Amino acid sequence: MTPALSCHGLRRSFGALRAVDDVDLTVEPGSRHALIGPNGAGKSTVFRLLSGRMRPDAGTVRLADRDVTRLSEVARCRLGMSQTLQHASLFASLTAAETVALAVRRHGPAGGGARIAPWPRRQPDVDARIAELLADVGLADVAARPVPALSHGERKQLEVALALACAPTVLMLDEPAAGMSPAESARLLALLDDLPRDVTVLFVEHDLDLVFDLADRVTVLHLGRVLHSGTPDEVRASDAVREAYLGTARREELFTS
Ligand SMILES: Nc1ncnc2c1ncn2[C@@H]1O[C@H](COP(=O)(O)OP(=O)(O)OP(=O)(O)O)[C@@H](O)[C@H]1O
Repeated sequence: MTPALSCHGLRRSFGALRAVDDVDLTVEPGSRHALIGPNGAGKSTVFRLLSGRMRPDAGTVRLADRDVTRLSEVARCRLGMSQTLQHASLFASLTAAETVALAVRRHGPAGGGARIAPWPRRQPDVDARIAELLADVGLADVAARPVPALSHGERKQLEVALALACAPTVLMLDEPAAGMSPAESARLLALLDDLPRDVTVLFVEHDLDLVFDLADRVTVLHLGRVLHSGTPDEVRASDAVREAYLGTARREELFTS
């Protein structure tokens, strides 16, 4: 089966530092694929290279069967790749619904940027799509609330709604649970778990409990290279992974679930 997203021989250096060193990654369609690794392992850099935010020094990125290595983030988004960022900026002057409205009008009610809806005329399909996205991410009840009045977790949910507005085939999330309370993190997990399987999810995450609850594939990066890629059980059982994270500490100190 053609992977939903893949890269081959990906490299990126910062001065003398090889932050990403010959990384191959295969993300199967419909999978919930986690990218993990100790601090400085190269996760965010791989994420940026895959999303088009940063150019690789070498290697290729493919979205389904298309080579997108030289395409911009916007072009990749039009082809079905969407992302939320660690530190997204939302408009403080808008409500949750108005924020989603901007994205829906940008991408069209069907997503993918095929139809740019005129602004500011109201369209029933646009309104329906806004309501659907807010409901999908669990924000229907706070649709009219200004962004600054949303909790940290609700803002993260709003970012997922924005990412879903372009009807992605691949949704990429950079540390979606960062700074969340356990309750917010559980809500996010349920939201991501409930996404239709025609949306493939690739996420970078430090919260290993969330990783092992959600992911069906896990790739571990260490010092810019792939240390291990496999099922959550394989990764849990790997001595190399444990040592990369904790030196010689015991496995049960790392994986609680
Ligand atoms: N723009 C940059 N300029 C210089 N060095 C960078 C840059 N971005 C990342 N690095 C370095 O590249 C290495 C990998 O960084 P990266 O942020 O990709 O790791 P990470 O696994 O996401 O780390 P963390 O879990 O701490 O966020 C680190 O040593 C980092 O300091």
